[in-house]
Amino acid sequence: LAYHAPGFKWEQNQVSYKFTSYSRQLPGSVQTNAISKAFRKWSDVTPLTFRTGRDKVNIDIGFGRREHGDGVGNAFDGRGGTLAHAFFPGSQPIAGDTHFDEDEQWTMGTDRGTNLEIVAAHEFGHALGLGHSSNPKALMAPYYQGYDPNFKLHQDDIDGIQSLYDRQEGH
Ligand SMILES: CC(C)C[C@H](CC(=O)NO)C(=O)N[C@H]1Cc2cn(c3ccccc23)CCCCCCNC1=O
Ligand SMILES: [Ca+2]
Ligand SMILES: [Zn+2]
Ligand SMILES: [Zn+2]
Repeated sequence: LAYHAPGFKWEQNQVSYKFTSYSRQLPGSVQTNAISKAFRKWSDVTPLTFRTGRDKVNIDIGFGRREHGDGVGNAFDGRGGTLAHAFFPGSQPIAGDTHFDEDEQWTMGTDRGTNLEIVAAHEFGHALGLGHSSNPKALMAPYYQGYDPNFKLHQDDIDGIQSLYDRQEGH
C-alpha cells in the first residue's frame, strides 16, 4: 500500500487500559487477573507493555448486554452466539475498546461456562490490530474453541502480531 493505514496499530509500545464496568459473575480480583494474563500472552511475544490507567486510556474494558452503547449494529445477543467484540487501534475514543457480553456465563479455572481469559486474549488481538485468522487452531479464529487450561498463542497469532509490532529486541 502507498499509505500507512492509520488506526491499525498503536504507535507506542506502552498501551494503557482500564475497566469501565465489571461482570457481576466473578470477583473483581478474578477479572483483573484474567485480563492481565490475557495481555501477557501478547506482551510475551512483542515489545508491547500494558499498564492500567485512571482516566484517558487506550483500551476501555466493559461488560454489557444487548444494546450497550456502541450502536444497534454492535448489540449483543443474549447467552451464546457472540461472546464479545473489540475495536481496532486508532485515535477515536472507541478505538481499542473491548466489550464482553454480560449474558454469557463468565468463568475462570473450569471448563464450564465461557473462559474470560481466553476470550479476552482473542479480543485484545483485535484491540492491537489483528483481524480474524483462517487457521481454525489460531486464537484469532472467529470461533470460541472451548476451555484449555494451558491455552497459548498459536504460531499463526504470533506471526500476525509480530508483523505489526517488531520482534522483541534480542530474541
Ligand atoms: C472467538 C470468540 C472468543 C469471539 C467471537 C466474536 C468475535 O470475533 N469477537 O472479536 C465469537 O463470539 N464467536 C462466536 C461465533 C458463533 C458460533 N455460533 C454462533 C451462533 C450465533 C452467532 C455467533 C456464533 C455457534 C454456537 C456457539 C456459540 C458460542 C460460541 N460463540 C462463538 O464462537
Ligand atoms: Ca452472546
Ligand atoms: Zn460493544
Ligand atoms: Zn474476533
